[in-house]
Amino acid sequence: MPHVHTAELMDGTALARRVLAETADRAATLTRRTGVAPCLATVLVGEDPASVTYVRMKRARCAKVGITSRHVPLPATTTTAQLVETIEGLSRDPDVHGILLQHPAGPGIDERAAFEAIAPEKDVDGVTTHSFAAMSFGLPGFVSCTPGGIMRLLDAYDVDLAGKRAVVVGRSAILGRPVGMLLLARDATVTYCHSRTEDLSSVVREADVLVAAVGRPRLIRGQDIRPGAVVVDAGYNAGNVGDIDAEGALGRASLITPVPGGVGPMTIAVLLSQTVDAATAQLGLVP
Ligand SMILES: Nc1nc2c(c(=O)[nH]1)N[C@@H](CN(C=O)c1ccc(C(=O)N[C@@H](CCC(=O)O)C(=O)O)cc1)CN2
Repeated sequence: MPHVHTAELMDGTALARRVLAETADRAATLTRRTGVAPCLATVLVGEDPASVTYVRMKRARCAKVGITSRHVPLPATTTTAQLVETIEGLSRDPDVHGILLQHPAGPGIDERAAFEAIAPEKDVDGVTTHSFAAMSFGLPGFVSCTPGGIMRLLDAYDVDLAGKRAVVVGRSAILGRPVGMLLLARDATVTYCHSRTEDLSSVVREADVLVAAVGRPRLIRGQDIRPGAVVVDAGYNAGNVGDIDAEGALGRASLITPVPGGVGPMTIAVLLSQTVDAATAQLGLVP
């Protein structure tokens, strides 16, 4: 019988469970030593159903690990100026240690201006240019949560990145761009693909490490995966379908993140872990 190769799955659910358990321990120690629990402010503009679900998931997990969450729901009619003012207020509030502005913030909002209103020491979602610069230079700081989760998954599965060809499909501010920078900081040779890329398939076929971060269901065909490649599917699409044709990719990749259960759970685990880091620093304790 011919041997049918099947990629090993990178189990984000299991790794996230471990990160969250360690986060809960650190939150408990901090609360015992200072009398203050870490606090994450969640800012949600409008009522986009997916965003409502993600924020609910984040707050539920906060409660599980001993992080207080302060929810700030804003109407869809909120202006950029009002949103910036709200975030500046949270940045000044000593009771808030981390700030999350759920993306997308909605049509008509200058999301970059809103992200920049987050104080760098509270940027636990890793969305400010301050954090981006740290990620780009491999300096300590907060990482964007999905990119940070991807790097932790690659490390957990001992993926050697130095000298490898990494192809990132997508260039969004919170996902594609920063993950490319984190891969570059680890000495991968990084190529970004985007909507203007010509002959996407041929670039994808070069990838030793492929990160799909576009948000278009099954954009990447299995036949374009290089045999033995490490494949990270970071696409969030309705119905829990990734950006990669998983069935086709399974027969070619060496390692692959499933959807669901891959990158998604790590996003929230990194957010909460960084919230405890931020609280620890702001409460004057050494991590
Ligand atoms: N400010 C931010 N906005 C957004 C981010 C972000 O990191 N910061 N990421 C995405 C969405 N997102 C969190 O906000 C997110 C998406 C998916 C998951 C997840 O755990 N998915 C599960 C499946 C969930 C289900 O069963 O419905 C999985 O993949 O296993 C977590 C977080 C956009 N906005």
